[in-house]
Amino acid sequence: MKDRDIIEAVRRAARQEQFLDVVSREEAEKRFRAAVPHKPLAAETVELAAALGRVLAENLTAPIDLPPFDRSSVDGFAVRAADTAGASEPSPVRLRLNKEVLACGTAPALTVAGGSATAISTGGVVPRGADAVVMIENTAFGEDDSGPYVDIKRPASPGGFIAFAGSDIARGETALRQGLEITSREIGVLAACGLSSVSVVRRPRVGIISTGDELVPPGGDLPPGAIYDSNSAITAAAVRENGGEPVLFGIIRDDEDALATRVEKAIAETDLVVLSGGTSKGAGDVSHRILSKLGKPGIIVHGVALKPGKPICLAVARETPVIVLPGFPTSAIFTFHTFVTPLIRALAGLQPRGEDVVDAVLPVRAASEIGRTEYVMVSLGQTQEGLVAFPLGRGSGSVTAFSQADGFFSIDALADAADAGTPQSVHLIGKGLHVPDLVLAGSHDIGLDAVVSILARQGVHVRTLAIGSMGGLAALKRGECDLAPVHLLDPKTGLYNTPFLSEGLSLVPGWRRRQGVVFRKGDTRFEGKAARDAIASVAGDPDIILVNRNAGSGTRILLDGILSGQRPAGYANQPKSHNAVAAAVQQGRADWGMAIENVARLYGLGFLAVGDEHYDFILADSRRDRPAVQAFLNVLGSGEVRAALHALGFVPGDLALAGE
Ligand SMILES: Nc1nc2c(c(=O)[nH]1)N[C@H]1C(S)=C(S)[C@@H](COP(=O)(O)OP(=O)(O)OC[C@H]3O[C@@H](n4cnc5c(N)ncnc54)[C@H](O)[C@@H]3O)O[C@H]1N2
Ligand code: MOO
Repeated sequence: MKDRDIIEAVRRAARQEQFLDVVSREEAEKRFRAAVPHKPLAAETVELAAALGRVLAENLTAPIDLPPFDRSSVDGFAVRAADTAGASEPSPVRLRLNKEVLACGTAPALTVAGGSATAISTGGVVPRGADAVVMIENTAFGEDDSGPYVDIKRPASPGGFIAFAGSDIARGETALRQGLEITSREIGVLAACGLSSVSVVRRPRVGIISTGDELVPPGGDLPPGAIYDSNSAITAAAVRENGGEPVLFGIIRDDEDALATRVEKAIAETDLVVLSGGTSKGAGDVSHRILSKLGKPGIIVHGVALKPGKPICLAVARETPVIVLPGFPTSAIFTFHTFVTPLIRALAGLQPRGEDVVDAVLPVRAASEIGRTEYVMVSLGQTQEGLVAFPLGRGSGSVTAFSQADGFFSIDALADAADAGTPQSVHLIGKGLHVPDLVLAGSHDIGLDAVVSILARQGVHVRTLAIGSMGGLAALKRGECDLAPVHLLDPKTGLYNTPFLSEGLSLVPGWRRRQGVVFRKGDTRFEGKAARDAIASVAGDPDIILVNRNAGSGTRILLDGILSGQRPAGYANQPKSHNAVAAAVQQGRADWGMAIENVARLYGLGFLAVGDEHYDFILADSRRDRPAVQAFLNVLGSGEVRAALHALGFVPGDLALAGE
């Protein structure tokens, strides 16, 4: 790029634009519903084999009786009930057998006259004259001079073992109601009624477009600064989940003309169009710009007082709704479910999605931005007093928040926080509430994934909450989890974890993780040196940039100890994980940092060992006897876990040794 172009790009990026006209969620829904009819699309006929998951367009009136005739429901003999009165094992009633056998599909020719019976199979047509069937087990067959007979050893009552015509569904009755989602059960009814095709609501075709110069489709290479397009995939799946048919129109660069052309094509080919990205204030945010040019009535709402989701844009181009979701994945899914799901379901003829709400206590304070209704994703846990809802604390940019959350609660637009200890109504996401058998809250580690996978195989449902060592310890003391995975270094004693134990808490040894200096391989300022020497030689150089760790983390305490008061360049950059440190060094945003060895290996970085960090578990003694806790302790001591930890470069602790 020429200097002139660069300056122009900077100018464009720095320009303030005011186009968001933020309204409440209720107002946005009202305007959108007024502009876009939320009603089922026209019907179409599909073959029975293609009807699964579709929605019935009309009530189904049974064209025939089911069963179509009076049918025997057992193998036995069709009789007149009155003939069998008083029959018993010691004195059976003898009936002469008619000369026919009513197998399934055989039309009866003979009448069952008084004193006679006809052999009949399950599913056979009950013959004229008969009013009951006697099970074969309650009879004895025989022959005498007059021919074959049957001795009836138990009296039959009228109607016994007969399914009368139309007793299942009567001709003319409504067998299935319009709007029903067709499952295997409904397919069974349709087939039993003899129908080979069915009238269903046409599936709304939903055009999906992702916008952004940085997007790469999954499967492609990821150049620096790029990210994979997750919104197209999430949106397509959510469209399907709600009865629509996704039509992917790919990724479009931040270019107004290219985007307008693609949106026009999508409008022509689909019932509604969902874009994501480029709806906010940035220079590259072009999605909303084209909407006003696509036809009337244009933009209905741009900006809703929601978090996540503020920059959502709802528009109608000629008759087609066009929705621009914010680019951030959590914002995109949230706004999709708020505004797009109800429309797709209505077009597909489905009922609005049912909402399950449970009460749970918020264990920690959750801050909120005044002016927007904030939705907080939570993970649920069980205490003796009831459910607790831990905020997941991931921003709108997170892709995992929505998949890991059990539900969400909302904080009013006028509040700046929801306080610790307050009850909240949690709206469940997904199907039902599954309270985990075991909750581990604290510091996360990939070794823990190995333990959890083995437990999962044993059918133990484990929830891990990455809330940091201190957060885990606090949650444990409040009775909100079973164990807290921690790596807390006490600066006074130089000991890990044990100094943090108190009454009612015990230490379960976990494993050791080698910590050290990470740097790009080949960097001679570090390569081949001892860690402490390397740190001493680079710490005062303003051109050699450190990526530090967050205060309170064990790694930070270790590094501060070595630095003894020095503040190298980059000291204020304090991400919260080993991975973030490794990524900053690998990508050249920093030159060195402290991380664990296996993370250094994962990122192809050089590593100078400093010491071993103890990653242990603090257990609430009151929970030790719970079966899931026992299962955890057993797995932790197993050879399989030891092998997995070794493979990851960790050294298992004492309990693991004792468990072998
Ligand atoms: N100065 C301001 N900046 C921002 C504001 C604001 O009010 N003032 N609003 C913020 C909010 S809130 C949101 S939400 C985001 C949404 O912005 P856009 O809709 O314009 O989205 P982009 O800028 O295009 O992207 C944001 C983010 O999401 C990533 N992204 C985009 N598309 C995808 C995709 N298909 N798959 C995965 N990830 C995607 C993109 O790379 C960005 O990281 O704006 C805030 N900014
Ligand atoms: O609306 Mo944005 O979604 O708050 O992050």
